[in-house]
Amino acid sequence: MTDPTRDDPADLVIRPTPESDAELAFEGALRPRTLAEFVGQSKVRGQLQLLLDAAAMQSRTPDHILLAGPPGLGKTTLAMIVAHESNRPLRMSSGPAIQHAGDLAALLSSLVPGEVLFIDEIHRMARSAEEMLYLAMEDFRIDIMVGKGAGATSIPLDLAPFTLVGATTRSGLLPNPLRDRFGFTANLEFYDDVELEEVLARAARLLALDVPADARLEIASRSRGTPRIANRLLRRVRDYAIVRGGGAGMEAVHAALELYDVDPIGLDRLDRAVLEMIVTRFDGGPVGLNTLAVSVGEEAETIESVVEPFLVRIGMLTRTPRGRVATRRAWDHLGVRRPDSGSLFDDV
Ligand SMILES: Nc1ncnc2c1ncn2[C@@H]1O[C@H](COP(=O)(O)OP(=O)(O)OP(=O)(O)O)[C@@H](O)[C@H]1O
Ligand SMILES: [Mg+2]
Repeated sequence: MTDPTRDDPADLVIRPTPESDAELAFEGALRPRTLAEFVGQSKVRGQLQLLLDAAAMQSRTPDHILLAGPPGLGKTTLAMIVAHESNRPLRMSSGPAIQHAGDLAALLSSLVPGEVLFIDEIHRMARSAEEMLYLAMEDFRIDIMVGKGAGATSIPLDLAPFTLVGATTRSGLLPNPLRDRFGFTANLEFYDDVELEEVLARAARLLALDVPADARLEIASRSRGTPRIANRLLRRVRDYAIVRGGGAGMEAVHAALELYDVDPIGLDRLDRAVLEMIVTRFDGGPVGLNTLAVSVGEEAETIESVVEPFLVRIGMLTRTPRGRVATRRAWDHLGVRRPDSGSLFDDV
């Protein structure tokens, strides 16, 4: 049996990101392995625990699980924990790697009984594969089409029972029939500062780095509610402490975060670019997503799934049917005066 906790199985498809191998290895090293080690999301943890316990008591494979939420909140980590906690092997794939029904058929037919199949970015799977997945999830069976035209026949193929864990940053893009076939959907929320401080305390301990509580809290409050960002900022603070000496205290935190353009409330360069564009070029909005994306030189999908959820959550941006609007808080944060004569935006 394969080790369910392995971090880089051969078929793990990692989406291209600007992160280096070292960053990915660092991320892997800090991943909690058990539900008890997983910080925050107490509701989701309780729900998952019950689902796994019930399956274990009945000696059956756990129901399919959908993990939804912005990047870096712990979806991949939870998928690994599900396999680890239920002592099952884990197979990792991703939507972009499944571009034909045949890709999925090959994957499904090679699963061993009880295996956990993780499909990251499941909203990016090919439509033909999605349809095959419906039957596979429901009946552990697929129909394989052989031949073309009038002579085409479908051959049913029984599969080993498995648990599908899907992850998505865009649950709205999943077709309803697919969404409905998951026994449980976990919507991951942004973390509060106290939870992120705990994530950082754990990471600092694993890195044997002495970071005082006030410095941890400062990093936490500038991490956009996201454990991945908290860990990454900690790494920059550690770099700073190593190079400059003087420890990883408040001073190192301030200096390192300033160097990397993390502003006092944790907004990064792209967050600020989006807000500045709406405020200065579009008079506060409303502006359509695509226009906004082109103006800041980013993909619309990145703006929508990476930038906006946090700006909405902290009340700096609203999404209206006519487009995105910067709120009063955003103007204030950027230090730009709003035109006050009969302003259209007074009530946002
Ligand atoms: N609840 C948590 N407690 C402790 N660490 C966490 C938690 N959630 C995430 N992390 C840390 O944050 C990092 C990113 O988490 P993960 O890769 O699971 O995010 P993700 O939701 O899969 O992101 P993406 O959508 O980009 O794939 C992990 O390396 C892990 O160390
Ligand atoms: Mg992930």
